[in-house]
Amino acid sequence: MTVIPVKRLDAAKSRLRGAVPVERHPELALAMVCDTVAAVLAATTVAGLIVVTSDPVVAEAVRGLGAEVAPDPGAGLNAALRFGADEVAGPAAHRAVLTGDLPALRPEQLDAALRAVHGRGFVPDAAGTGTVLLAVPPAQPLDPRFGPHSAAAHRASGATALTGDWPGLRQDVDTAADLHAVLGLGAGERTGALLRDLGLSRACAPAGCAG
Ligand SMILES: Nc1nc2c(ncn2[C@@H]2O[C@H](COP(=O)(O)OP(=O)(O)OP(=O)(O)O)[C@@H](O)[C@H]2O)c(=O)[nH]1
Ligand SMILES: C=C(OP(=O)(O)O)C(=O)O
Repeated sequence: MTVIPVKRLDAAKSRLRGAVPVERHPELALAMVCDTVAAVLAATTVAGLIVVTSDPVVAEAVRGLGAEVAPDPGAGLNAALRFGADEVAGPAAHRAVLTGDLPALRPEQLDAALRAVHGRGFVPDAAGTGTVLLAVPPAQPLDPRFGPHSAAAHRASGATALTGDWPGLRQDVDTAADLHAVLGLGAGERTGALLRDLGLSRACAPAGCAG
């Protein structure tokens, strides 16, 4: 079972503000979530996806893609992840949590990463300091340490870093520079369409974008 936490759209991706016109910012945050969700649900190793969110627009969109929705406990990112993984999915399952800002994610890269996990493992982000995925086997608590310097925190908590060649998985989007990197990798369908609509993405023709 997989879990993705998603903040309310009106507060989402604050470091990315200014990359697109202010009135399109929530649309960009939602497009990135939907591309991440669609890629996760297309992965053959994924049995299901729980999105933990209190945002009704996010909830409706991800239900439409086939995800389940669980309410955000309202105590921050790691509490949302513990709730989704340890209580909603439950400790009997293999669980993997991912951030919701991976618009260049390819299902086959997620499959490869999930097959490479043995025990409690994590995938550092492209910068090497953050975390894009944390997975645990049955009966083990998730014990998430997301936030600033989470790669070091996950390593210190005993999780194994997975370092495969999965550029779409590793490329989270926190800043305008990250968005540019996503265009180089091939943005997902919804993020690619929005950026083309804004004239930001002539490099990403429909056929070149991940579906
Ligand atoms: N459910 C839930 N998800 C969260 C919360 N905080 C962050 N997230 C999600 O966790 C993932 C990684 O978060 P960040 O990269 O820090 O994203 P963000 O908080 O929207 O970005 P900034 O405002 O720039 O810090 C994204 O999918 C966020 O939507 C929270 O309190 N609850
Ligand atoms: C929450 C995290 O994401 P970011 O650093 O992208 O905010 C993290 O990497 O743990």
